[in-house]
Amino acid sequence: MTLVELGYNSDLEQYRKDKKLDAFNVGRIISEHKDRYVVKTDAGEFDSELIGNLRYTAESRHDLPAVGDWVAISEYDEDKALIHSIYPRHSIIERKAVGKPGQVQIIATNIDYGLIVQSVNRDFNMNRLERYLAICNASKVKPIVVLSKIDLISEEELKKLLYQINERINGVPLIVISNESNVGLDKLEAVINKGETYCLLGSSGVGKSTLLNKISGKEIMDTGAISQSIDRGRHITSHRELVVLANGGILIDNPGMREVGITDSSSGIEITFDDIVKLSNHCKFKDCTHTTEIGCAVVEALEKGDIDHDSYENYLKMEREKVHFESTVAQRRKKDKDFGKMIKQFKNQKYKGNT
Ligand SMILES: Nc1nc2c(ncn2[C@@H]2O[C@H](COP(=O)(O)OP(=O)(O)OP(=O)(O)O)[C@@H](O)[C@H]2O)c(=O)[nH]1
Ligand SMILES: [Zn+2]
Repeated sequence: MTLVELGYNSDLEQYRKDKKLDAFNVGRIISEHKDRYVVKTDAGEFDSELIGNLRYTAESRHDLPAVGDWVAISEYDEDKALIHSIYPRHSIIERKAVGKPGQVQIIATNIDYGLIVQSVNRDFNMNRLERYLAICNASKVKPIVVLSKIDLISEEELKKLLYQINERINGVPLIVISNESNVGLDKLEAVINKGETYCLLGSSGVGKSTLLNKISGKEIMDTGAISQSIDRGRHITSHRELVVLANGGILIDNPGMREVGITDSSSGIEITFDDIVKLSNHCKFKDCTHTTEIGCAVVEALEKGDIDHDSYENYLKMEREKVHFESTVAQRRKKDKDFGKMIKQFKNQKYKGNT
């Protein structure tokens, strides 16, 4: 496989020249398991790890490699390599790290399109869909909504659902599919372009791995056998994996996510709720929270029925989450800094004590 087939482009080549990385090989991380990464190059795949220096100086998850990254590597054995640096990323999809306050988890990098998969039966949840849209929009990744398992509901039910979605979301491509009857798979394949990278996003059991198997024509990902009692499938995908499809598209599978916490530091929420944001320009107060203020254009529109009530609630919830996350990050940074100062003082004292 050539680097171009993996998505390599002239910007990356320019960076390689500018940074004088000629002594290293270049490759893309196609899977990740704990601290080990499989890096694919034009000379094959390498089981790789990060050089110690980078590992110990990493200040956040952003300084560590992730699936989708382009990296400079040196081979030290037939199929083993060390990762020396990470090339600049054109996009990063991330969410709030579960159980680690103020920290992010990178889902994948250098993604062009996010394929947000929700199954039409149990998993479907409008608020969660908006959440994924906000994550894509914050990452500068173009979203495509994929409704899966349509074989499990009637045409009437599907129509109702599509109507409901159109009420809340517009301007986002939507494709309905079934891995069971193969309906819509051709439409999905048609939107997948050669050389561009797509990332599957969604809860566990919505059919992401089955879909990847179908459109790649290979049994790459194990899929869980359906459990009779809960109809959710076993949790199977345990790490991220990148594959190149027959049509040249590059697809990254992901373990299902139970929580999709917002870390938005840019305008992901604003882009997702652009109707609310446009209205907010007409609020009387600049710092309007769109809840109880007099002269709030958002609340006025809400009362008139011009904006969807659930969407409004979801917007406020995500905004609150974003503010809370930002303050947790600030607190964590301060703690880290204080800890650093303490260590420094301790070292100084020890030094003085020795003289
Ligand atoms: N009826 C029906 N079942 C499906 C469809 N697609 C997948 N399934 C079943 O749903 C279950 C879960 O599918 P997976 O592909 O493993 O789901 P996943 O999203 O990859 O799940 P994780 O790997 O846990 O993130 C499996 O038993 C599949 O056979 C579909 O279109 N229709
Ligand atoms: Zn307002």
